[in-house]
Amino acid sequence: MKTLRFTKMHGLGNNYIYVNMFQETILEGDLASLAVAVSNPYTGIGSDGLILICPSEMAPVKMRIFNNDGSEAKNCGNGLRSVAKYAYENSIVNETEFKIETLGGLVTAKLSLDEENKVNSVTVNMGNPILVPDQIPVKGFSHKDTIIDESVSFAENELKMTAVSMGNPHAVFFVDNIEEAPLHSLGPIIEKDPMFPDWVNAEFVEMVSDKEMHFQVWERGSGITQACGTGACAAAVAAILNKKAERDTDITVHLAGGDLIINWHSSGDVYMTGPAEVICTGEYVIR
Ligand SMILES: N[C@@H](CCC[C@H](N)C(=O)O)C(=O)O
Repeated sequence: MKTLRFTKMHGLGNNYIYVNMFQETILEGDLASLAVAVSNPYTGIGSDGLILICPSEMAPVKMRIFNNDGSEAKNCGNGLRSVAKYAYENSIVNETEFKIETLGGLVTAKLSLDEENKVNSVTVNMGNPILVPDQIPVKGFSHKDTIIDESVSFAENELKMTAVSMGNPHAVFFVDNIEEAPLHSLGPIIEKDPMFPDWVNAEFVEMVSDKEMHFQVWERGSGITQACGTGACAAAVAAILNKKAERDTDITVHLAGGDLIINWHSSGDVYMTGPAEVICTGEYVIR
């Protein structure tokens, strides 16, 4: 019987099965089906996907993220905070500030420790948002530099969209009342609209003030989740682009699973601060 040691962790309820690839081996061709299998709440462990904590040639550690449909994404904000906590608490790194490689590039994580030397919060410099339509990517806007408050239609619903990539693509829609956001009805339709060649993460945002917002997400490849770190970064960037918030200012994003603090510095970098938690560890039986 072949088994795989895992740690289940979450960042504000956005939960993944983490596998330490410094110790475990999984064939590349098995990764997508393994992500689907471990994520299944009935026959697997139950999660939003699978995250691999891997050796890197450019940094002390590399993150690979697979959604629960088996698709691989280039970035995951909640995953980065969890990988940072895991790497420190399992002595993969000994520093409290270090780089993490992602398919979207290098990011820097800075840890806050409690009195027992456990990581209670992580700030990640997520780098510059990508705003160029062809690079997000979004079709039909090649003639523009950015997509800010543009009229779009999904299933005959007219919406105003701001599009941002944080290494992965996000479509942000501001609403007057988050309780009435069409997350269930339009989330899956927006995700796979032909306008988005790589599909998209869809976020609905209600501004509370210029420093606070409510947020709901339909994640590409995973559906509704409790939180999305890259989505919270994209939402804060979108709020600033729409002049609803300001740079160099902490913005509190209220997600279903709790709060993240996002700050888009005038240097261009977006900073995300929030917690990460271990749920359990175990051995998964591979069939
Ligand atoms: N939950 C994540 C994002 C995970 C990847 C995303 N679903 C995608 O396919 O781009 C986060 O915290 O950022």
